[in-house]
Amino acid sequence: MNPRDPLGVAVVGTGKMGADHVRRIQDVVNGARVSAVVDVDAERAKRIASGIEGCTAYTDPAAAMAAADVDAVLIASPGPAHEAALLTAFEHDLPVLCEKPLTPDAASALRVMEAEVRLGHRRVQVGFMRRYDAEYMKLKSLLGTGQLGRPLMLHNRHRNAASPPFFTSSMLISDSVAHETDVTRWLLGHEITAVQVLRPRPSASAPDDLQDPQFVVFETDGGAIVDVEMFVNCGFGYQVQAEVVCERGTARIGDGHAMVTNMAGRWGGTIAQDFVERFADAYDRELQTWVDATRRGEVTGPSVWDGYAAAAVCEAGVRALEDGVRVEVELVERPEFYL
Ligand SMILES: NC(=O)c1ccc[n+]([C@@H]2O[C@H](COP(=O)([O-])OP(=O)(O)OC[C@H]3O[C@@H](n4cnc5c(N)ncnc54)[C@H](O)[C@@H]3O)[C@@H](O)[C@H]2O)c1
Ligand SMILES: O[C@H]1[C@H](O)[C@@H](O)[C@H](O)[C@@H](O)[C@H]1O
Repeated sequence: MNPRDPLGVAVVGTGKMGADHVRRIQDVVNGARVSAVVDVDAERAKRIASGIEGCTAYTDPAAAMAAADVDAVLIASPGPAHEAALLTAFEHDLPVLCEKPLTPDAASALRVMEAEVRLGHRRVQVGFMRRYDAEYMKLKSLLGTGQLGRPLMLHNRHRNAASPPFFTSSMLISDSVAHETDVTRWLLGHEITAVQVLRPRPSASAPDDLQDPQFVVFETDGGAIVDVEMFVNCGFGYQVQAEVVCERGTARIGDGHAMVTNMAGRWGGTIAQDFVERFADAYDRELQTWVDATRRGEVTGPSVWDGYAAAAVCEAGVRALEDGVRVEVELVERPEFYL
């Protein structure tokens, strides 16, 4: 790749997230262009490619990654397809931004980690975009000053307006609480050591057989207790909040409304309806950071180790949900490569 040319990105999976990332690379991010789109749905890939000059549609990720105009890969296919796409990207030694989850379970995440270690250099940034959200970044930097003292508890609320039809009770953990596993590890700098899942009575608005909401409790190796209210059919909007309780004070994010109006005897604001709206700035910052680092030949941001740790916590969480017991998280020793 000529350093003056834009980074040619292959986007694998062009559904809700992939299509939004295609738009972002083309219209928002500097220094990159979409040179390939890949989807098992050939019509969808063709439709998206047809709107972009110099973009080729593929149904096979391996064919796209072998193309001369592909310098990097953004994986936005469903979680179970990530391992194969990551291993193919490693064969071509291509830098990758992989949407969360890295993979849906710890064993497959470990295989990806071993393959990256064998490659000898980091290639993957995992799409835990909350690390790029302005409010979370402020909270992280406040905790870093030490002014509040040591964190003792972290309360999280994660609400979606409605779940997609394919959503299962275990996906509330593996697909959604996955974000709080990363937020907890990143904000507190602790590993999560045990998980419990309490089951409030299911909301009448949730589909039959979906255990929604769930109340998840993490213990950490730093002695903190973390709770997550996970509610994917709350009906009113998309809401993500976090409050850290420390020895000398507390800090809370997620209450912000862009605009408050006074009208007809009432005041108030609006609530985002989905993640694409709530985290738009975070996704923009995440992608720009990835493109800039890739162009410098570096890899920054959440690593495969972070993706593996999140997968291991979620796997323990799914067992805790199914068996109704406290489950300890077992992690392999962290390779020096990721220190
Ligand atoms: N960071 C976030 O906030 C966030 C938000 C939503 C989704 N996600 C993640 O993004 C990924 C995609 O989610 P989505 O909501 O866009 O799903 P989606 O179902 O809308 O889209 C997935 C697309 O991938 C295609 N696909 C399926 N298998 C494939 C394969 N093997 N190779 C290529 N394409 C394949 C499907 O045809 C579909 O077009 C998931 O990992 C999900 O967890 C992240
Ligand atoms: O895949 C999505 C995505 O990760 C969102 O950020 C989260 O709020 C949803 O619960 C999850 O289903």
